Amino acid sequence: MFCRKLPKYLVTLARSYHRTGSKQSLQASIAKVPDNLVKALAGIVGDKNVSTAMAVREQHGRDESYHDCAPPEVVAFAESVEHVSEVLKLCNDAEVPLIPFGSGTGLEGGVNAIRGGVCLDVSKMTNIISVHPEDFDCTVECGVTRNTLNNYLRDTGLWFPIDPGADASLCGMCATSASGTNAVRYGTMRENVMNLEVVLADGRVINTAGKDRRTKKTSAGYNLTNLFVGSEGTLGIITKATLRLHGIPEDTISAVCNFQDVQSAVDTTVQVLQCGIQIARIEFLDEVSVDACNKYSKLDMKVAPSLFLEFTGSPNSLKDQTQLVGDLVKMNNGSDFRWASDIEERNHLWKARHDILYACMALRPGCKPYSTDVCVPISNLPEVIVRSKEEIQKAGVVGPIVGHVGDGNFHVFFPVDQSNPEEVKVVSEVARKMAVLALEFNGTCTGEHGIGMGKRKLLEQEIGEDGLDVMRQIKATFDPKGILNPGKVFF
Ligand SMILES: Cc1cc2c(cc1C)N(C[C@H](O)[C@H](O)[C@H](O)COP(=O)(O)OP(=O)(O)OC[C@H]1O[C@@H](n3cnc4c(N)ncnc43)[C@H](O)[C@@H]1O)c1[nH]c(=O)[nH]c(=O)c1N2
Ligand SMILES: CC(C)CC(=O)C(=O)O
Ligand SMILES: [Mn+2]
Repeated sequence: MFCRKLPKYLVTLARSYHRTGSKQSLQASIAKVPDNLVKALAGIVGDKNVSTAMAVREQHGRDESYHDCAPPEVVAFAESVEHVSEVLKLCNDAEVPLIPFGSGTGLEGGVNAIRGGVCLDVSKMTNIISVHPEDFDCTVECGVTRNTLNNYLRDTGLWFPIDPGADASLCGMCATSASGTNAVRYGTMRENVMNLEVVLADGRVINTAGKDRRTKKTSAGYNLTNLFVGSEGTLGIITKATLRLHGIPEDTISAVCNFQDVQSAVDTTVQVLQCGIQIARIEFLDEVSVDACNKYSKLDMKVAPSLFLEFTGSPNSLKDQTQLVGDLVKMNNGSDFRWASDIEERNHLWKARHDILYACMALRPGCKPYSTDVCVPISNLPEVIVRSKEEIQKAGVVGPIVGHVGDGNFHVFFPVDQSNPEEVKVVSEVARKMAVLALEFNGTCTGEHGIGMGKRKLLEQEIGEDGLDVMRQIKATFDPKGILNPGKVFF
């Protein structure tokens, strides 16, 4: 039944799974990390950097998603690439699962140790190695977070704009191919990573674009950099990233406006982009999200489908952009255009947008967030959002919608009561239908959060059997013993 040579813990796992086909059997067959391996880990990273305490394990066994906590058996903290390399060699030789941990803000259960093993926390690797303002790039260690980098860059007039809301580690952001509200202007992690230092499963250290290379373009061989972007800890551990920087815009204005229906808000977005306006941010919130935002972030927006917008540039270009967008809003019967030009007001608005997860959770205290993440070609977006909303209403569940609509990407956050299996089932089914709808409209089941545990079945539907086989072959090349974050991306 098991055609490839599998590591011991996977053979046990697969046998018990095929015997009973149940979730319990998967959990029962989690391999134990032997005591001597824990000692060997301490020998590499030092006693203070190894913990088997339940509180530490639980803290590392979950992210911000609804997935049940699955604690690793031991947590090791790396302080250098040498630590990472030695720990990987150890786990690879012992055929023990190893799960990289950045800052635990993921939304797809990427860090959950569903097959036990060692969690390697890289948050102590926080050196900003170099900044080249004249070349618009920098190189950071894996534990540096985006806020830390942007605070450090403040005096250079540059910034790293990719903004997933949470203060995630930059290499965790590489690992999930993160984006967020600024992607419409600056792209995602994929467009902003120039080189990565990666430790492979057997402990070898590679630089995906060659050591110390930091060019804007390259045609040198396969694009290894982008193979690791979005690999979710399943191909190697990213220990350094060379990133593109951008100039801080001269001037910024934000605005909010609302519409009679979802369709008009999304139509406006599509027209803004079709007119070639270089908008900095354009975010959609449906009336349920606006209501949640008002209550949680003390705003007083009209409870209606709305757009949050941001314009950047010189004073003249701001005038042109805002005038044109104002006209488009009017054409779509939008109203209540409210401008925020001073920094405090703008920050309050965008903080409210970024806190939307917590605002929506506050609608049903005690629930966990189940979030969808479909992305479709922009021209298909209005229909997909409208039909998704119909599915939510038909199912009778709470499902606020927010979207990075300029990218064709939107989320429904279902605050779900995990103790109610019927409710979890209903929500999962609506989420699945939405993803299938997006696939029918030439889209993807995940624009920015990744596959993790929750979207593994959908990946097959999206990529197809042969495509998935090629992905498995790549995985087997980089990680022949299957130790790296097993059970993520694929079953
Ligand atoms: C309130 C809020 C709002 C948002 C988001 C989260 C939250 C809490 N996110 C999701 C999240 O911030 C995003 O997935 C980050 O990129 C995860 O970075 P962490 O460092 O937290 O990785 P985390 O530790 O959660 O790990 C995520 C995955 O990457 C792997 N990994 C981590 N570090 C690694 C490394 N150095 N090498 C290899 N693998 C590694 C892990 O094994 C795991 O599979 C998001 N995202 C987004 O794209 N757009 C958005 O709008 C938002 N919004
Ligand atoms: C859906 C989320 C929980 C977070 C996110 O991606 C966002 O707020 O845009
Ligand atoms: Mn998002």
